[in-house]
Amino acid sequence: MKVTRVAELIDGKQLAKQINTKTKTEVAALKEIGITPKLVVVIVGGDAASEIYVRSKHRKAEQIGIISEIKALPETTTQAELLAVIEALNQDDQVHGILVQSPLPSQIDELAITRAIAPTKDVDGFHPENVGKLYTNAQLDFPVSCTPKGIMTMLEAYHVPVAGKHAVIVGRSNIVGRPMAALLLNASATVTVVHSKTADMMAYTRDADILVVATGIAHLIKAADVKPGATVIDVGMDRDENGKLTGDVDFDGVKEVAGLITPVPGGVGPMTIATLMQQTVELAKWSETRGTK
Ligand SMILES: Nc1nc2c(c(=O)[nH]1)N[C@@H](CN(C=O)c1ccc(C(=O)N[C@@H](CCC(=O)O)C(=O)O)cc1)CN2
Repeated sequence: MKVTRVAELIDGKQLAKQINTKTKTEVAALKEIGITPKLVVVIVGGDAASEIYVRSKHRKAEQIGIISEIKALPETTTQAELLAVIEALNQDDQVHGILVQSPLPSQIDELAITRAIAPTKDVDGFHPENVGKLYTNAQLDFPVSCTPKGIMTMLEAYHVPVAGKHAVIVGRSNIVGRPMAALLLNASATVTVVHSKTADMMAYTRDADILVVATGIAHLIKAADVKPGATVIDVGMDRDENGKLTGDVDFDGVKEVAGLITPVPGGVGPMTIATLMQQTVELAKWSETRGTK
C-alpha cells in the first residue's frame, strides 16, 4: 500500500513578520535611550534582482524605524572608489551596519571589499574575522550571514531537532553553504556539504534529516532525492521555463515525501531580510556596549 504524506509548510513570510514586529519594538526602546540604528546598503550597477532586494531592505528598515540609506554607484565604479565609500562609512559613528549588495561588477574584487568593511559594522557577517568567530564557535557577539542565520531561526521556530541529526547542505558558497555548515555544526548536527564535484550527490541528500539546498539550479532536488520525513530548506531563487520565480527543490514532488518544507517565494527570502533587520539592531546595541563588557 502506498503511504501518502504531505509536508507541513514552513511559512517564512509569517515568521519574518513576527520577527520584524519584535525588532520594531526593540528599535523603539533603543530610541528611548538615544540610539537610532542605521543601515547603509551599497549597490554597484543596475542588476535588476539586486535592485529589488535592496529596495525591499530599505522599505523594511523604514517600517521598523531603522534609518536606511542606499548608496547607488554606477556599473563603472572602480575598486578604489568603492573602497573609499566603505572607508567613509567605517569612520561615520552614526552608521551601525554596512552591506555591499552581491554580486558586484567583474572589475571589483569581492573579497577585498568584504575585508575593507569594519568587522563591527559587517551586518552581512562576511568579514574573515566574523567568519573565523563563526567557525571556531566563539561565544562572543558577532554578525553571521543573514540567510543561514534566518534558516536556523526557522528550524528553531518549527521545533526541528538539530543535535545528532544528519544535515546535508547542497552548495558551498560563502553567503549560504559554508556559514550554514558552521551554524549546523555549532548546533551539534552531523554535517555533510555536497557540491558540483561530489560523486553521487543524491546518495547524501537521500540520507539527510535536514536538507538545505542552495545551488541556483531550478528543481535540482526531486522527491526520490529526499528521505521520507526530512526537513527541506530551499534557498533557490530561480526562474522556470515561463520566467516564474521557483526554487532549487521540485516543491510539488518533494512535499509528498518531506516532513517540513519551505516554499519559494515566501520561505527563506523574507527571513533573510528579517534577520538583516535584527542584526542591524544588534550591531547598534553592541556598538554601545563595546568596551564595557
Ligand atoms: N550582500 C548580500 N548580497 C546578497 C545576499 C546577502 O545576504 N547579502 N543575499 C542574496 C539576495 N538577497 C538579499 O540580499 C535576497 C534575496 C531574496 C529575498 C526575498 O525576499 N525573496 C522573495 C521573493 C522576491 C521576488 O519575488 O523576487 C521570497 O523568497 O519570498 C530577499 C533577499 C544575494 N545577494
